[in-house]
Amino acid sequence: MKVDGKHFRSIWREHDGWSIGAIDQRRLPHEFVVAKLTSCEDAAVAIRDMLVRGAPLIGATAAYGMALAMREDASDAGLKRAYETLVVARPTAINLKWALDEMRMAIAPIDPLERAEAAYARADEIVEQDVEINRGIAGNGLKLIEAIASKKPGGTVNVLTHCNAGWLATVDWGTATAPIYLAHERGIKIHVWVDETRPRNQGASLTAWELGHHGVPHTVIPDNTGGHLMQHGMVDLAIVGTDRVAANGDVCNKIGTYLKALAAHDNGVPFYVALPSPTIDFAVHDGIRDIPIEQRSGVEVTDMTGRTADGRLETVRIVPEGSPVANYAFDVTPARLVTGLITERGVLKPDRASLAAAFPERIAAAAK
Ligand SMILES: CSC[C@@H](O)[C@@H](O)C(=O)COP(=O)(O)O
Repeated sequence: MKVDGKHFRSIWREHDGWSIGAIDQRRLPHEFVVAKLTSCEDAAVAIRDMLVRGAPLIGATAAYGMALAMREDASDAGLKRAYETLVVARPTAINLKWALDEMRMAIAPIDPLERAEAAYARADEIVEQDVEINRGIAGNGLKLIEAIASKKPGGTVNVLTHCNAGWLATVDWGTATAPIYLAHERGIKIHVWVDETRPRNQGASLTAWELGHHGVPHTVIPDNTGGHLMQHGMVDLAIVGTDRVAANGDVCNKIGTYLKALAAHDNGVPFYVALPSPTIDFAVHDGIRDIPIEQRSGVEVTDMTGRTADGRLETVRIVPEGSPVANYAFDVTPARLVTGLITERGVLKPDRASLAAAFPERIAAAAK
């Protein structure tokens, strides 16, 4: 999508043909900085330190991390080491393991001398596939937005979103934002309520930034505001992304998503989750019980970084010294609170039968 009118993706192969460029998301919205990844370790650190983040982009970065690893050591031991280094970089988004399994399947059977080239080729495919999938999500989600727009002629469709499930969280387009960008492109009047998304503020820092660069009207709100807006008819639908969807349709996403789903349910606001099929984990049958929830450093809760009036970036502490903090990065929304799953193969009911019918090849792969 666009940054200052110029098209960008969140990750790409550099002109040298082998190193990987990625937007350093830790620096946004204050600075636009491109980082260069030149080793498997660089890719693992980029994922762990959230230079890149968002489930599909974590998967894409891991795929390129594997390709970088094959330049360093393409032996069976090198392949195993790279897989094991990358797969533990973050625990919740299943796209990480999905991408690494895809990479391993593509390169393990072939001669080590040919593995680096094959790894780059498969990683490029994963990246292109992400963009295509998100285009599919855009088209399927657009129909929902059009249906609402047709019921309020001349009015604005108000969408609430949480965290950043935008193009920065994927390779391009985003998941939750894909239908929004397409609706905007088609001339539908659309406005996005952007949850700030404490503690790392992915909504305020990233979603607002990318919507702004793309000219989509939006308003950043403190995380606690959504319920009030829904009670007053100011939200037509919610669309969020996800880091992992269990086989039963339970949805894991950024902490606070569950509370928004509860508020939406109480107010009759449709609550949709947009996801690419690699985010479905058919091996997990009960999302609340079995999806691992990442706990991150308390510093993300105690400290905040921003730009001062005189232009400096400064970090300040907002919690009393000595107060313990907790930082659960994700929560799980039970399927019963989800109106529908917007996928590249249509809008599905959040249940086992619908997911299995839409993605039978993934069930077969999970059973292996
Ligand atoms: C298309 S991205 C979906 C999710 O990955 C996104 O909403 C989210 O929770 C990201 O969390 P993050 O901790 O920033 O990686």
